[in-house]
Amino acid sequence: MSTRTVSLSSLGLTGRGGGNPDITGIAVDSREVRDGYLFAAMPGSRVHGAEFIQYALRQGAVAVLTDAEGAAIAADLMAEAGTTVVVSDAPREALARTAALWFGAQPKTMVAVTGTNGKTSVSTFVRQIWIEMGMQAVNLGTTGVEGAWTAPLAHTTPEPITLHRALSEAAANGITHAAMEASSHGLDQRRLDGVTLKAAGFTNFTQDHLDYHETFEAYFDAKAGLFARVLPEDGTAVINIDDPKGVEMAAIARARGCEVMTVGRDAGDLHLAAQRFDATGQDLRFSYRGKEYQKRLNLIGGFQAENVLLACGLVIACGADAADVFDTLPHLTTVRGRMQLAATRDNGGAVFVDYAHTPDAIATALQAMRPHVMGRLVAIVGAGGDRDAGKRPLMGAAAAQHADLVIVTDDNPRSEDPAAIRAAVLEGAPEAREVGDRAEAILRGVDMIGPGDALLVAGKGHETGQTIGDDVLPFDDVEQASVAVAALDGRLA
Ligand SMILES: CC(=O)N[C@H]1[C@@H](OP(=O)(O)OP(=O)(O)OC[C@H]2O[C@@H](n3ccc(=O)[nH]c3=O)[C@H](O)[C@@H]2O)O[C@H](CO)[C@@H](O)[C@@H]1O[C@H](C)C(=O)N[C@@H](C)C(=O)N[C@H](CCC(=O)O)C(=O)O
Ligand SMILES: Nc1ncnc2c1ncn2[C@@H]1O[C@H](COP(=O)(O)OP(=O)(O)OP(=O)(O)O)[C@@H](O)[C@H]1O
Ligand SMILES: N[C@H](CCC[C@H](N)C(=O)O)C(=O)O
Ligand SMILES: [Mg+2]
Repeated sequence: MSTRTVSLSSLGLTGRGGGNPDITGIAVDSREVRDGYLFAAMPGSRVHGAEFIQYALRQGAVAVLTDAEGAAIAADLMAEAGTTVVVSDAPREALARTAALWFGAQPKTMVAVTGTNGKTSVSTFVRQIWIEMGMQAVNLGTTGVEGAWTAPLAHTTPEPITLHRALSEAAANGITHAAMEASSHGLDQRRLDGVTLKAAGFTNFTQDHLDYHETFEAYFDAKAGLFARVLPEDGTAVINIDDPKGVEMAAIARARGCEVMTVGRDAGDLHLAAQRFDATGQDLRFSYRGKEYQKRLNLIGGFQAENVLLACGLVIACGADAADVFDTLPHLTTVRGRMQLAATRDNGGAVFVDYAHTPDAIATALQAMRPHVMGRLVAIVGAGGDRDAGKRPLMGAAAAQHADLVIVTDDNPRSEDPAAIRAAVLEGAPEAREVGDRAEAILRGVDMIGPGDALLVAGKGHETGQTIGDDVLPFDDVEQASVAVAALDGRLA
């Protein structure tokens, strides 16, 4: 716990009426406020944080950062306590900038990646490339902080206080390079507006999170914020232009004077010309600004080449020599839970675990497996509770279209009725089998695969729990796949 004290004004904040108290910390949740803290009372999706100002004051808050609505909610309380009130019409942005100033250091070279799918993969590859090139690097996102320094994270893009605490601790531990994920929630809530970026990447844009954003336009606008606002004008946008939305993102970045590097199969500064697949990976032929390269990639799935080239683009945009960057490709390894070979049956049938949890990701993952698989493709899919309900039948349909056999099972039903979620997925995959219990579904799926076949267990990737109601039961797809293979092949002791 920091014992540092800093005046409110040195955090770039001006109190109403000129108050300038010394601040000993910042918190966005009243329960985390301590003596001398600045409490950031943010407008919430359920309740206004200002409703908790009385608790924050009781905990010792001396200043409150909020919007006009928040200031009105607790005006009397704050006047009575002599609290310094900072009113902002962009309170989340103000919080992000305050957190950046409070925590100070961040790794010198930072990039962020947005897009519906591929953020974790690209930021992990960026980190792997940097480490191969001798840098002290981390990636931050869905899988926590990973690389030369590690820490758990509860969110893909954590709120600013958690984010800047992690960045300053990483910097203090010698980390000079960081690649982070910019989730649409994170961008919408300005969580990364205090981060200084050298480059920003865009993977693709398809359906997810409509429960939160409501419309595709709002979802797009949230993602576009990375290029319209967060990336500085002297930064570089690295964009997948095979996606029509990438073309729009590039235009947004260019209009602000940012440099744009395009990546694509049809065209692009970094142009993927050809891929040849085999059982353990692929050989790539690509060009960068007119020069041709051929490299081995020990990764399954055509889309991983797109992710890897986007990662290369980001590293080059930060100043690395292109040829040195491309030399690292044969050393890149599977991202945990992304097209990960989890187990192989004695008969040769392979079990892959992948984090595909959107219609597009399921289609992409299954299509990506085809060239590596001689026989049948079996898919296990399920959709999460308390998340975008519209994607459920589409996830079922994507599985039905691209796999030979489909099993529909549970994937974090959370507060919802698991059978109702499965029914929605089954609307898109009427021929599929329904096996609610995920361990049993995996056992049945593994039982179905013979020589040359493959099973894709989609949806949970690196996750280690199954959330049912408020309980998180230990569950790991990779582990369950191994157990199922061992049981069916008689390898259990
Ligand atoms: C929907 C959403 O994004 N919610 C975020 C939002 O909370 P909220 O607006 O719903 O908060 P609220 O419950 O209405 O409360 C309002 C305010 O009161 C405060 N409060 C609340 C209770 C209390 O006792 N005291 C107190 O001070 C809260 O801290 C909050 O600031 O602001 C909070 C503080 O900044 C975030 O922690 C919270 O993230 C929640 C935990 C969350 O689960 N977010 C998920 C959906 C998310 O962000 N996911 C993306 C991943 C997306 C992907 O899959 O790509 C992510 O980046 O992780
Ligand atoms: N470039 C891509 N195009 C389409 N699908 C992809 C791509 N990259 C990854 N995927 C699919 O999306 C899944 C999730 O990948 P990844 O975790 O990298 O995405 P993400 O954007 O970080 O997801 P989240 O929103 O959960 O943070 C993968 O398991 C794979 O099935
Ligand atoms: N970041 C995503 C992960 C979904 C993973 C899937 N297993 C699920 O629970 O739906 C989300 O929270 O929507
Ligand atoms: Mg992610």
